[in-house]
Amino acid sequence: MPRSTYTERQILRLQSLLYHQKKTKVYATVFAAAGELNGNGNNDLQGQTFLDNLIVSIRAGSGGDGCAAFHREKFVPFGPPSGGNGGRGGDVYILPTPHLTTLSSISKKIHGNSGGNGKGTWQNGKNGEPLVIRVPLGTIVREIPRGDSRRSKDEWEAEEESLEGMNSDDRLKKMRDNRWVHYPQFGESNITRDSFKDAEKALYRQERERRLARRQRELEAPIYLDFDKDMEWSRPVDAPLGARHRETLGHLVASGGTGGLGNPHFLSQLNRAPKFATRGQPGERITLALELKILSDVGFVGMPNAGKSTLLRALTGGRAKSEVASYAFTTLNPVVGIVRVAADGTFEGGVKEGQVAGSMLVRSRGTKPLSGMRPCASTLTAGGYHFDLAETFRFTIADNPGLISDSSENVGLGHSFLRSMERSLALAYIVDLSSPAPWDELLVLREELEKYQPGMSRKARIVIANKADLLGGDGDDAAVAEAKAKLRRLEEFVAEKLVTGEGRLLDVVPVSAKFSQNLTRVVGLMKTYVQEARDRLLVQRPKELDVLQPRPLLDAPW
Ligand SMILES: Nc1nc2c(ncn2[C@@H]2O[C@H](COP(=O)(O)OP(=O)(O)OP(=O)(O)O)[C@@H](O)[C@H]2O)c(=O)[nH]1
Ligand SMILES: [Mg+2]
Repeated sequence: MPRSTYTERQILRLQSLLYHQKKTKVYATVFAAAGELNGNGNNDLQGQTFLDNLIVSIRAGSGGDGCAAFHREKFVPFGPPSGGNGGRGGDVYILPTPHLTTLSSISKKIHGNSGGNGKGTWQNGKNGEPLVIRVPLGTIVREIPRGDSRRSKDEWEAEEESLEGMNSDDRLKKMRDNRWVHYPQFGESNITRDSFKDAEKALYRQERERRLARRQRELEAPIYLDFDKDMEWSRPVDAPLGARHRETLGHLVASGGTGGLGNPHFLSQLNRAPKFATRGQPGERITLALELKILSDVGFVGMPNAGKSTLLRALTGGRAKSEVASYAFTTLNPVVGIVRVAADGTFEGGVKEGQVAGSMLVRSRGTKPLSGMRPCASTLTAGGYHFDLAETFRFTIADNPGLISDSSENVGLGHSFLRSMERSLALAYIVDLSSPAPWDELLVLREELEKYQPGMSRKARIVIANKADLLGGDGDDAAVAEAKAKLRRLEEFVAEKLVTGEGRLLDVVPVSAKFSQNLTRVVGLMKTYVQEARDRLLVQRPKELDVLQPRPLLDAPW
């Protein structure tokens, strides 16, 4: 559909929708869709839209500072050192959750909770609470390696940056300030004492070891998590009776800094009254790339209004809540639904012949479905059993927003959802058979897929000719013949112009999503595509299916 064909009403609807979202940037997208801007629709909808790529800088909580204090009591003039240790900084975890579908709720900078400072009378600081970053299931988490410009500085590099341009005395002073707490007015004298110098040396040595260990860890086991499944968790078997049931925090990605040591720690034969304590260590800083792969088995590819969402609803028995309306761009983000298939080929939500209001409507309006269409049989509660017992196979379908000419160049709703299509095992074209030239739609769709990623259109296996109920007029022979001729023309066009990756012809199936006509056939075909694609995946990349296996960084696993 060329851009100029959007009606004023459709554009108004988009504009009012976006006005309510108060996202000015989005207007660029709207006007691009309306043909008023060219090409550069900005699709950063700031939390409103589907976000599938994000770089997050994470800083775990810093440890609390140790305290330099002495016990004071009546008649005890020189009490022992009594400064408490600082609390540990809060760790940062990452946890997959099925309740999220986009990365847009995750902030780009995440700071863990700091530990509390130690206090006098041996009071240790409180540990920082752990922080859990929730990401949608299907997220891949990768650590950005050193040398990559997107990576933010680690704790040592950040310190070095803050010291830039200082002379060596100032540097030393600042570094000491970052590491030590002195008893009031003893700062100057402390640094001249041997016990302090020894402690300082030991501290730097530990720091070097930590830094080395970190580098080694980054090289040998960079963080790579592939959240395909919800995390399983169970209570330890030895948990005491009545212990609280704690949910899993997920995967530790950045450890909080250790708390500083109070001055009692530095008590020795030579120094009976240590007047210094250490500060808490900064929390680990890492940069992660989050990538959301909507890994659906079948991805819908179609122009706006072709009936993709209606079809998804029909195939999932209405469980997939994809919005349906008669204007373009109803679906703004990909929606994934599950199709459950029984051994006899029926699927959950399929409707029994004569039961659905739609098929009666078809008749009452006098329009007849094309010959070759069969109503689906319902197995939802057929014979008194629930579908759970009947299900033998299931697959997922992603209903994507409408693709228009130049979507691959970020026009319209852009190409963020083209990534979802890219990650589907098989693609299904949905065209509106009642439109004057459905074959033209197919060409645009194929071209957009190819422009986005050459070779991608070869994943398409089926052309679903929707809205077939609108053809055939009042059931008179001439109208039915005309409808059949149109379908034949579409089939010929597909046979001539489109092939799958294996050089096979695409299936062409007329359906009516609205009235659930001929959907069992569609489900049967999709099941075969999915089985084939899954088998291929198992043969080619058995490791790809491993969950949570740390693997070396790859540029793109797809
Ligand atoms: N008569 C008839 N109308 C249909 C059929 N399928 C969908 N429609 C209608 O077509 C319109 C668009 O349907 P949607 O499912 O929202 O279309 P879509 O492809 O998801 O559209 P976008 O989300 O905007 O890309 C709605 O008014 C549906 O009721 C069908 O099989 N027959
Ligand atoms: Mg839709």
